[in-house]
Amino acid sequence: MENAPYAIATRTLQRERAARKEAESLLEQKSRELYEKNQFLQESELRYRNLVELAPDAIWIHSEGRLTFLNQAALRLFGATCQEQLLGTPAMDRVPEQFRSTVDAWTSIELNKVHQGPRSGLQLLRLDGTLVEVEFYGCSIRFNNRDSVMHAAHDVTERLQQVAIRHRATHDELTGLANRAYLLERLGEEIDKARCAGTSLAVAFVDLDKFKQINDTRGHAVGDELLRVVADVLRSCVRDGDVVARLGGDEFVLLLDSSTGQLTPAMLAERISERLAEPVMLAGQQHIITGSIGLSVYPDDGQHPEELLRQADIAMYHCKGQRCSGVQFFTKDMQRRLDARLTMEQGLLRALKREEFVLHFQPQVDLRSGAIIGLEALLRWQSPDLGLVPPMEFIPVAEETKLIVDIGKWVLEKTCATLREWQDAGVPVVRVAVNIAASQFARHDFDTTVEDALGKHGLDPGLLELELTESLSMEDPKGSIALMQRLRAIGINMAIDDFGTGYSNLSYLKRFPVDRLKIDKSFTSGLATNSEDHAIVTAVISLAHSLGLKAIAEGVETEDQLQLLRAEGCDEIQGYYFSKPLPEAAAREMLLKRPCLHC
Ligand SMILES: Nc1nc2c(ncn2[C@@H]2O[C@@H]3COP(=O)(O)O[C@H]4[C@@H](O)[C@H](n5cnc6c(=O)[nH]c(N)nc65)O[C@@H]4COP(=O)(O)O[C@H]3[C@H]2O)c(=O)[nH]1
Repeated sequence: MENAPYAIATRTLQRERAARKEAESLLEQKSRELYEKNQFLQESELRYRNLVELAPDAIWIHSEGRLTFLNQAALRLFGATCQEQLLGTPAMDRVPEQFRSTVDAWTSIELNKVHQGPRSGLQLLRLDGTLVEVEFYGCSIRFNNRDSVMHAAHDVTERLQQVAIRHRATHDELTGLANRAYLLERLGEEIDKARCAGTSLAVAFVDLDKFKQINDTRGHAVGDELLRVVADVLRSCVRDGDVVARLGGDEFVLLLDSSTGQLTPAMLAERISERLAEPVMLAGQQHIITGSIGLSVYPDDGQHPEELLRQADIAMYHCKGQRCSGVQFFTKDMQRRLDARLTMEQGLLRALKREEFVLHFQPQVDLRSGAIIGLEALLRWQSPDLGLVPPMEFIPVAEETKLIVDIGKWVLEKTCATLREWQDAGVPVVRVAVNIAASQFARHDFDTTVEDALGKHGLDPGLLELELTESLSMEDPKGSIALMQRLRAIGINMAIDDFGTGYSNLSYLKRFPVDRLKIDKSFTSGLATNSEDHAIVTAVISLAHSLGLKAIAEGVETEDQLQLLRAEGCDEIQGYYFSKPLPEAAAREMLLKRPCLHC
């Protein structure tokens, strides 16, 4: 029989041994698990630490307002060379004064919202005091057993610089509106969209009517202010995102697509016209600005950006010329007229090269003696295609394109050459009057051009008279007076042409060193039938005489007109009554025969 106590003790011991073994193995398993977990945690910690350390974005942590951690990117962002420069310093030191309340607010609101999107428009302060543009994130974390805040920031300086460069390249600096390049780019895109959608699109070209006047009289600063005001007005007429551009000067363009709600492009243009006409204050003075608006429409008028823009421009010019209500659609007829003008321009250029111009001469007669005392040289274009073209058909085109400067030079040269030829041939020459266009007279060396032409042919300056129009001499009265004085000093005669049809400031007129006033033929033609014309003719003659000048009436066609002019004391006449303008050979013949008004 087994010793009972011994047996009990043995079993207990065995149980204890087994339990310990089990406990030991459990402990061993637990400790292995713990080790593995620890290992995992350490790896994870290392992984995250590496991730944070190597992250391209700046990451920093602050606890109780002081920096406790910064990654390498944060050191670079703040311009530090080592952690010690920043650790322990107040985190807010890195935020410029003006952003501190914003950062405070974001931090308190969003600490727990880890997945918030970035905040942009923030700048941080580098150690050297310079600013860096960032996108900014924030969240709360536990760090070193303390409640902390982690911030991350992405340097967007370069990106913003790129955006700024692109903006500068595509926008007008003064008004912030799109520029021509951007307008054409967007117009191309909008045309593509409209083509796909089968919709239409309008281009509105806006030009201010009084910009030059305001700029000249009130200075460039006020002119600039006006352009900014107009830019705001135009922006307010369309939706955000619609293209409003300034091409330069006072030229603006809007793209109006067909999705502009209930408003048609014509209605929108009318609205723009009305808003522009509202009074504006510029540097303390009220101004009423009006604009001329030209419209072209895709696809009816054109398919390409440049084409539509040009057509809207043509329509705008047409509107300006017609002094229409302010809005004008492009029409095919405008294009035809423009093409004809272009053909004329090219024709004039050719005419100059191929010597297709000729001069006709119309005599001027002294009313008292009846003798020819002068001739007016009148330009004709002997075109191989168009025949003899009268000046009114081509002089306006020549003036607009400034070709008149070269043509006018030719007229001067040809007049002097003809006078020389006549003199050499023993023809008893008289003074010859030449018409001078505004752009010729505007050139500061005009007197030299005239002197050269006279000098080249060895002519007496007294044989030449220059006919200037009233408006031409009034454009810059002081400059005109100085130029006229130089011409007068050379010994040249001067007359004011078409007197009474333009605007004359009489106090300036008194100072113009001119010899005669030419009464416009529109007054002469009404002399015998219209009492107002009669009154004007009488007034011009008496004004000329009171200024010590001679009066010459042009366009005299009838005996009645002649008698009335004589009765009013007019000095000289010119007109079909005595002779039409004559070709050079006929004019020479006439000078040789010397017909007299009374004979
Ligand atoms: N109905 C009527 N007309 C008469 C009579 N007598 C003369 N005329 C016309 O009246 C115009 C007078 O010249 P303008 O007033 O200087 O007006 C000139 C002048 O402004 C301009 N022009 C002519 N030649 C030149 C030039 O060489 N240079 C410049 N810049 N303009 C010129 O063209 C305008 C028209 O010249 P034209 O056609 O030659 O027309 C001329 C002449 O032929 C008349 O009794 N009845």
